[in-house]
Amino acid sequence: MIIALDGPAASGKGTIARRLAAHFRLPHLDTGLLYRAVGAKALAEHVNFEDVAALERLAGALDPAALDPESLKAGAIGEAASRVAALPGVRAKLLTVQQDFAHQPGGAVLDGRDIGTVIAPQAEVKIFVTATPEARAARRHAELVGRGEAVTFEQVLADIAKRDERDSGRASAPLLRADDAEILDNTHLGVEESWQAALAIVARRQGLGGAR
Ligand SMILES: Nc1ncnc2c1ncn2[C@@H]1O[C@H](COP(=O)(O)OP(=O)(O)O)[C@@H](O)[C@H]1O
Ligand SMILES: Nc1ccn([C@@H]2O[C@H](COP(=O)(O)OP(=O)(O)O)[C@@H](O)[C@H]2O)c(=O)n1
Repeated sequence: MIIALDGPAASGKGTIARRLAAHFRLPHLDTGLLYRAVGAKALAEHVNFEDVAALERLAGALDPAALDPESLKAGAIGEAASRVAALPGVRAKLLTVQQDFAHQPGGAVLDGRDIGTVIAPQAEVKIFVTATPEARAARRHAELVGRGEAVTFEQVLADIAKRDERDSGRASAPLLRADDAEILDNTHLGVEESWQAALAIVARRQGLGGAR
């Protein structure tokens, strides 16, 4: 069974993905980490974000087995990730590793922006996780403050709005709900309720004979 979760920043898709993976004993890939790793490398090596060829080289040289989620979750890296993710050449370099992960025997859980539309259009379960920008900003703000970052709610909200616009507006694999994805709007749901709602969607899809 392939479970595809897509949605905007801080909607809680990663939280659900991790729990679904543990519940169904499936491997999980947070695909945002791949773009974050390219963005982080570009920042660290002072690569000009207009230098498309250099960014594509960084994406091509990425070792997906050597990602450090803890450091990659820093606020500034999300913005850099979204910039490099708009480049078709960067996306192309990261395509195979994601498709191979999705199609491993037994299935997988992947979360990102284009899993249900581009990486695994044939996924048996597709969930589009979303919430209002304010709810998402509150979550991300709490997360970043918890990491020790000095950032205001307004800054996080502005960053999320900018990223939403860039991720949805780009020509290459934009953030889009697949036609056959179920929407999970968890604006008014806590982590536990959001998880239960996701589980109910999977059960429904399995009942429809979609999940193997
Ligand atoms: N339904 C929810 N209600 C409140 N906080 C949530 C909810 N889902 C996730 N969170 C918290 O919001 C933050 C972002 O969640 P995460 O799963 O990383 O989002 P995404 O993967 O979509 O960026 C985390 O700190 C997480 O614990
Ligand atoms: N499948 C994916 C995953 C992430 N991304 C990009 O990578 C950025 C960081 O993704 P992420 O999932 O780690 O971000 P958050 O939702 O956790 O804030 C996003 O803003 C997207 O621009 C993408 O384009 N395609």
